[in-house]
Amino acid sequence: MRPLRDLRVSLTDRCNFRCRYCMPKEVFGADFAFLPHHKLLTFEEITRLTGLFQELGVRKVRLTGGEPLLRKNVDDLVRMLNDIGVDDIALTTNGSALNSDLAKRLKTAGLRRITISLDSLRDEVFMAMNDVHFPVSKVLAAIEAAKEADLNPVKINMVVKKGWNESSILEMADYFRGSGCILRLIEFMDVGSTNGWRLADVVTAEEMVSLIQTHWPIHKLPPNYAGEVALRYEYEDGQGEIGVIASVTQAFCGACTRARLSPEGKLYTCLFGANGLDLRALLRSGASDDDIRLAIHNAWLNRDDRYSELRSSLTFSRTKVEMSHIGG
Ligand SMILES: Nc1nc2c(ncn2[C@@H]2O[C@H](COP(=O)(O)OP(=O)(O)OP(=O)(O)O)[C@@H](O)[C@H]2O)c(=O)[nH]1
Ligand SMILES: C[S@@+](CC[C@H](N)C(=O)[O-])C[C@H]1O[C@@H](n2cnc3c(N)ncnc32)[C@H](O)[C@@H]1O
Ligand code: SF4
Ligand code: SF4
Repeated sequence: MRPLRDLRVSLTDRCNFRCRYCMPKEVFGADFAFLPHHKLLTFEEITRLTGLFQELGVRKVRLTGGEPLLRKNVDDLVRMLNDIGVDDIALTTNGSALNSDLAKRLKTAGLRRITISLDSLRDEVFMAMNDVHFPVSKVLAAIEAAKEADLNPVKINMVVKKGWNESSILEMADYFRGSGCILRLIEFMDVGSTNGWRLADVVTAEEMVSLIQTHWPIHKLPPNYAGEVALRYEYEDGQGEIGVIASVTQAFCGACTRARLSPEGKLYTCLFGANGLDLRALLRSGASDDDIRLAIHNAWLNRDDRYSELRSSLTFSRTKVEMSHIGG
């Protein structure tokens, strides 16, 4: 059995962006039925569940979404998780709501690390991808705010989709080299069932690494921990680190230690799952800690997920939970 180490908590299924590869407008339009507030886990419920996950081995919690910073007072949740002794609290955000004040509050509350998504330094490319005309400059300001609040090293997630932003890879690498930030180039994935994924739209990690190599020599670094998602590389001229996430072409299911909690409290044991175990029903029916811990333990024990390893023309057309619902 792969150990349970990493819990990803999606705080909301809502987002103010409509990234083409995640929440296409045609599907997530004005009439899309997002979860009503009373169905979301409260911060107290998330904290209670996290405590039980910790007892089962979890050491790292990543807050994600949708856009997690659309939830009010996320720093309160970070503080509550810190108070129950979570070693490593991280957050993934599109940066749109992250200003200096919030970055400092999150840091003071106990946030250790932050990942900010940015797909290009060119407004025309980035705006076409986020599909809500959100400008690059505001995300760059959020990155600076995170650095100033000492949420370092800030990681930058760039999803690369063929025909959209592969021409931005070198500019992004150049901008973030030597900045203290770690850029991660992500292969476009077939998450959910609505993003129109095609293998032909994937720029492979191998292609991205070769492109970087032709401009700045890099060599591989060992993983920071067993089962790390990103493959790490270091610039040979001392300008820091860059990573690639090759979930399509070099699946890493064999070392997958990640459980995911949806905003309404369902436990998914894979990013590509179709159904989750309803922990909110247990919580709200008065189940004891022992009962809930056992339910989580059993779900993990029975897990045989290895979606990325099995990916094929048959699997990618299956119905799966949306990335904006379960979190990245
Ligand atoms: N297929 C697959 N992709 C994943 C998984 N976990 C993360 N990813 C992808 O990798 C991206 C980066 O993950 P992040 O959430 O930034 O975090 P991370 O690399 O796990 O973070 P740290 O190593 O803790 O810094 C996600 O947005 C997903 O696109 C996984 O379990 N399976
Ligand atoms: C679902 S988002 C949630 C957090 C936040 N809204 C953000 O964008 O950072 C988490 C990560 O998933 C990545 N992502 C979304 N759709 C993806 C896809 N189809 N393939 C690969 N990564 C994807 C995003 O780029 C982001 O870095
Ligand atoms: S990737 Fe993040 S910012 Fe973009 S639509 Fe999905 S949840 Fe929103
Ligand atoms: S595809 Fe599923 S099992 Fe494989 S690494 Fe991702 S979350 Fe883990």
